[in-house]
Amino acid sequence: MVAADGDRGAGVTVRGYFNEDLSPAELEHRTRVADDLTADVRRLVSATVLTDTDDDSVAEARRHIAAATAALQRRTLDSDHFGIRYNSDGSRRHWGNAMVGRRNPIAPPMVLHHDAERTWAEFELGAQYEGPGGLVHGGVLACVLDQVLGSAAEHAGAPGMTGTLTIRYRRATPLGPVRAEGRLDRVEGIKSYATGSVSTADGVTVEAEGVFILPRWARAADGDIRTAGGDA
Ligand SMILES: CCCCC/C=C\C/C=C\C/C=C\C/C=C\CCCC(=O)SCCNC(=O)CCNC(=O)[C@H](O)C(C)(C)COP(=O)(O)OP(=O)(O)OC[C@H]1O[C@@H](n2cnc3c(N)ncnc32)[C@H](O)[C@@H]1OP(=O)(O)O
Repeated sequence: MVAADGDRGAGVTVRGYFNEDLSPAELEHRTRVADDLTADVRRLVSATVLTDTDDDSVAEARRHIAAATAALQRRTLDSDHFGIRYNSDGSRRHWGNAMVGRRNPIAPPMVLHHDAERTWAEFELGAQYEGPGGLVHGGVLACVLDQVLGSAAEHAGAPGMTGTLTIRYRRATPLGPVRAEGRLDRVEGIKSYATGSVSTADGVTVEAEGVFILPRWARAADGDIRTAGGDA
């Protein structure tokens, strides 16, 4: 369905799409390995922000980190990005994505759920997402909303690149558990309009609206894009 990196068919060239057929057993295995590894690295990132240990312990940790990095680099992907990897049945892996990537420790991660109306995720934004003291960084919240609105549009069958994202920060968002939610409001040709919010137990803290535009390279392959399968 989707060719190797660079070839989108119809003379369209785009980076980042790889056809990589995995058997169900291989996919399950790689999923478990990825989830365990990224969970460990997320704990490491959090510990790095919050440690108050002595210099010798930091030096010891750095030696271990250097060894771990070398072990992971024994073999690496052929490309400088994970990209979006497709099975021929249309299932996809966005494992490098900054917000949802299961191979990306930068991602909180957001685990997205969908129903007929909306897309949502409930997750934790901890110490590594701090902006003002004790509060979530506004750019991180924009990133969260970009993802949940974009995914809502995509899941509703009208995907696009973010053209314009408008954010209104109504109240500060304390570090900790949050819920992000988005919905597709309407579609006008190649433009999808989505709205959404971030909330905590105390209510909505941020609202957003976004315009997502099916880019030129994708318009040629419209049929493919609108029938793409689910995420793994
Ligand atoms: C199987 C493959 C699937 C591929 C699907 C394609 C895309 C899907 C991508 C992701 C979806 C997946 C999951 C969603 C998850 C996460 C969300 C995160 C998404 C991102 O993180 S994404 C990165 C940040 N994003 C960019 O990196 C965009 C850079 N930019 C461009 O790629 C172009 O700039 C583009 C495509 C925006 C427009 O380019 P273009 O050539 O298609 O535009 P063109 O001139 O033809 O205008 C056509 C009509 O859009 C209006 N228009 C143009 N630009 C506008 C704008 N900025 N705002 C509002 N309206 C705009 C015009 O006014 C005209 O409107 P009208 O027809 O009414 O006159």
